[in-house]
Parts: sequence; C-alpha cells; structure tokens
Amino acid sequence: MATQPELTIQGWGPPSPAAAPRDGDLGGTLPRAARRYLSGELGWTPRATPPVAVDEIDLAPSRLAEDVRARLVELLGADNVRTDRESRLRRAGGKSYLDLLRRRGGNASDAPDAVVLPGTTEETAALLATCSEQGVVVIPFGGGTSVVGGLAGVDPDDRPSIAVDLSRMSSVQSLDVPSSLVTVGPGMRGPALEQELGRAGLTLGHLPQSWEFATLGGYAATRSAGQNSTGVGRFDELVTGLTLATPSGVLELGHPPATAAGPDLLGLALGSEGTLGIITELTLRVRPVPATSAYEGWSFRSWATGLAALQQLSRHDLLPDVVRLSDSDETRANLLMASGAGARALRAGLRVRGHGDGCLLVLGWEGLPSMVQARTKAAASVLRDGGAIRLGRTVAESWKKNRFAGPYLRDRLMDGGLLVETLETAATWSALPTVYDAVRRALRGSLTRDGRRPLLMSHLSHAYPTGGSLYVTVLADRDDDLPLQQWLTAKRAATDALLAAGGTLTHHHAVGADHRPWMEREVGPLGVEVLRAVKERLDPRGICNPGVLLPD
Ligand SMILES: Cc1cc2nc3c(=O)[nH]c(=O)nc-3n(C[C@H](O)[C@H](O)[C@H](O)COP(=O)(O)OP(=O)(O)OC[C@H]3O[C@@H](n4cnc5c(N)ncnc54)[C@H](O)[C@@H]3O)c2cc1C
Repeated sequence: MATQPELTIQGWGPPSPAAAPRDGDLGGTLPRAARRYLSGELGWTPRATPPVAVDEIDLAPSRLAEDVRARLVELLGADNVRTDRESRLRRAGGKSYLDLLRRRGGNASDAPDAVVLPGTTEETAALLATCSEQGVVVIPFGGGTSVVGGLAGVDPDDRPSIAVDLSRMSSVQSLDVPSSLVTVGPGMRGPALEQELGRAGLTLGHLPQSWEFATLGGYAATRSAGQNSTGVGRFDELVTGLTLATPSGVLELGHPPATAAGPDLLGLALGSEGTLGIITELTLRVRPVPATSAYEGWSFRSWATGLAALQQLSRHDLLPDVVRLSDSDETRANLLMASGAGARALRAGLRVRGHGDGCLLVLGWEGLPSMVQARTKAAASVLRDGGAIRLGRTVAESWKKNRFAGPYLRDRLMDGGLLVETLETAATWSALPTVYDAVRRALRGSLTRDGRRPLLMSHLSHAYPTGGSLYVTVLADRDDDLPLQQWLTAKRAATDALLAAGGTLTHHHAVGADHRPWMEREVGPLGVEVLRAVKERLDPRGICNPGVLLPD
C-alpha cells in the first residue's frame, strides 16, 4: 500500500505551514504583474479575505448510533472506524469553489458522521450490506477532488452518513506485461501508479490537473479525462474491467480484450459516482513509456481559425496526444501574468506579426521517434495552411512545467477576494462556436455589476474526430455578502445556455450534486428511469451516495 499525503482542508496541496491560514498578504503570494492585470481587467480591489482557522470550523457532533459504530468496528477493526474531528473534516465535500467557500467560511455541514476504511472487496461488500440494513448512507471517498459536489450531496431522508475512504486499497495487485494490463486498488493515485509502472517501462498516461491527489477509483466513477486524453484516451477508455461491491452483492465487469456478450455492463459502473456501490478493483490498459516526446506552441490570429485548423487535423487523423487551444482572452491573460523577459519578448514578437490578439495552441506528440517526427511534420503543414505561426518549444514546455500549478494559485486568488471557478462541456465541431458564445454571454450577463466584470478564459482540450471539450475559467470580484449565490446564479445561467446551444452537461467533471437538476435534459426521462431501476436493484434502500447524479 502506497503512503499518500492528505489534502489540506481549506484549499489545495498537502497540509504544511505554508498552507496554514494566511494573513492575506497578497504582495507575497500573487505576482505583481498578475495583480495589476487582474485589477484593471475585473475592476477588482485586492483585499485580504483569509480562511477562518481550521479549529474554528463548525462541525456538528457525529450522529452515528453507538450500536452501529460497534458493528462497523467488528467488521473493520477499531483503527478503521473514525469519528474524530480531523478525519471527518478531511472528508467533508470536495474541492469546488463552493466547497472551498464553505470550508474557508467555517462551514462543514456536509461532513460525514464517520469515516471508515475497508481493506478488501469482501470487507466493502459486508460494510455495504450492514449499512443497507442499518439505514446508513455510504459515500465512497477517493481523493476528495470532486468539483461538482460529488461528495456533498444531501440525503432526502437525512440519515447518518459515512465516508468510505479507499486509501487502504491502494496497491498494484498484478501486472500482465504481455497484455499491457495492470490491476490496482481504487485508492491508488496516479503518481504512485506511474512510479510502479515505470519500473517495467510502462505508463498509464492519465494526467488530469488533479493528478497529485485524485484516485484511480475516482477517475472511473466520474469518467475523468486527462491532459493527454486526446492521445491515450479518456479514463473510461482505459478501464478494461472492474469489481463493483454493491449492497446486493459483488459484480465483476469487463472482459479484455473484447466480448460481444450483450450490452456492456462495465459502462454502467463507469460514471456511476458511487450511486450503485463501490469500485474495489480496476484493471487498466497501459502502454510503454514513450521513447520520445515533442511539445510545441503555435499561434492563430483568431479562435475561429484555430478551431478550423484542429478540425482539419482531426479529419486527416493527425490529432496529437495533447491538444490545447486557448482563446484570445486566455492567451492574453497568460502572457500578461507571466513575468520575465521571455514572456515580454514573445508578446512583442506576436504583436509585430499581427497576432497581438491571437490564440495560443499547445500540441504534444509522444511515442516512437520516427512516428513523432512523421506526425509532427504532417500536422505542421496542415497548421501552416490554416494560418498558424510556429512559436517553438519554449512556450509549450513552460505550459507543461506549470500544468499542475493552477489549483495552488486558486487559493491565493481566493485569499484576495476573487471568485475563481471553472466549468466545462463538449460539443461537435459544428456546435462549438455557438456553445462558446452562449456560455460567455451568459456568464458576462450574470457576473457584470457596478463597473465590475468577469474575466472569462477558455480553451479547447480533448479533441475528438467529431468535436472537442470546452473549458472556461471564470474570475470575478467576489460578492462578499452573497458569494455562494453569486456563483450559483452564474452557473445556472451558463448551464442553461450551453445546453440550449448544443453542449453536453459535462465532459469530464461528472454530474455530482451540482449538475443533477439538468441530468434529465441530457439523458431524457426514460433514461433517468432506467438508471433508477438499476439503482433500485443494486441498492434497494438507496444508501449509496443518494444526493448525486439522479435528479429528485
Ligand atoms: C484542481 C482540480 C483540477 C481538476 N482537473 C481535472 C481534470 O483535468 N480532469 C478531470 O477529469 N477531472 C478533474 N478534476 C475533477 C476531479 O479530480 C475528478 O473528478 C476525479 O476523477 C475525482 O477523483 P477523486 O479520487 O478525487 O474522487 P472523489 O472526489 O473522492 O469522488 C468523486 C466521486 O466519485 C465517487 N467515488 C470515488 N471513488 C469511488 C469508488 N472507488 N467507487 C465508487 N465511487 C467512487 C465519489 O463518491 C464521488 O461521487 C479536477 C479537480 C480539481 C479540484
């Protein structure tokens, strides 16, 4: 079992003195160039809004009945049934802006009544059967990085709840090198798995921004996508089999390499967000560590020409492994907020070439040198035909180096009185421009007030032959009186707009509690009934994460 650091309670990163409540000294935490740019852009006055001290967070007493606790101790051992304050606070909700606002403001009303840590599939199955019998809600807890309220759903019957922490099931169980298959526990995280696979010259290659803390079971339960997923595939494409423990028994799903035995039941477990049971084991497709990689930056005069060029790449089967096209707002913000002579020279160079308001494209190729060379060359000619100029490696390598830094910066921005959140969708190539315009219009309409306006930075990542995903980062001056309502209103407007324009409810963040009001619009009333019928069979007393995925 790998030892993995816990996430800090009120933000991102491992607990450390640096992550302790700060005094809001923005001068020391946010680069001056960034502060100046954001103040001008947003009409924001930087101000210190530090989180309350962790020991001031309000936590209600545990509601778990003593006899139930004793049954759980009998099943799992005393060390693995915890009701102490720290254990419960660490498993309260996930890491969305709304989660962080609550925790920073001293609210832990979504904390579980207890935390339990099963060590095997058998223990998990027995735990689920006991909880079903006793009417205790069960919320599987992987890395706790959900950004859609996946861990913060409300039980309509207000029963006691336990977080089932999967960190004791975090080792590699077997590695089948000839078949490129690895079988792992659900609580394992990416870095630990990559380290073990690396010894055999293999990699999984799933790299979401939450990679340092999210777990493999969480990826499967939410159908995650990583930064390389255009090349290696979404996480659900990497799962070839899994074990799902449910209150009604254990399901073994998936048969690599392939089967035609009826509909694919594995697909029911992928994206089930803990509503059907707990994933206790996964078999994943791995690949050789790439012999070489090449990352490079390109610039387009406009978002539209960038999208058109990506569409061409996809048509000719030339999509690289990493694709990330930033719109002009994201490109400008990144260039202006980066300090240093290199960034200044790049900005000046782009202005001279008529790309002063252009869109940055980062591409990455990985694999055998001859293949990388051939693919890079063929893609370059398509990009040049589409009006792109090549910027070289530095800008792309810099993106790669900093690609896990965003969540740490978010904490600093929140300290300074900002609303910082992201949202994502996917659309076909033909619908993408409309979806992009609609989301921006809705967010601008909702977040502009009293001379203050939001900064909306978008990029397309995860390109497919048929379309791509759109990811929007939203910054705005926070409404200190009604911060939750400010974002909830904007999010509602943006979701209505993107669905009306043809976008999907989510591309990789999943449904959770936050998106469930729109779930019926995505799958239809009959679709919801089918999902409910499956849940009813596997979880007849509705104890498995009842506040997420399925609408009321
Ligand atoms: C800063 C940041 C960046 C992010 N970047 C990305 C990104 O690039 N790509 C991406 O896809 N997502 C991203 N996310 C979202 C999040 O990391 C993913 O949804 C991830 O898959 C969640 O994994 P986890 O282990 O943290 O799961 P948790 O947050 O613990 O749980 C998520 C949901 O899955 C359920 N669950 C967890 N484990 C199991 C299990 N073993 N069995 C059954 N159900 C389970 C939980 O009950 C919950 O409903 C990001 C989040 C943050 C905070």
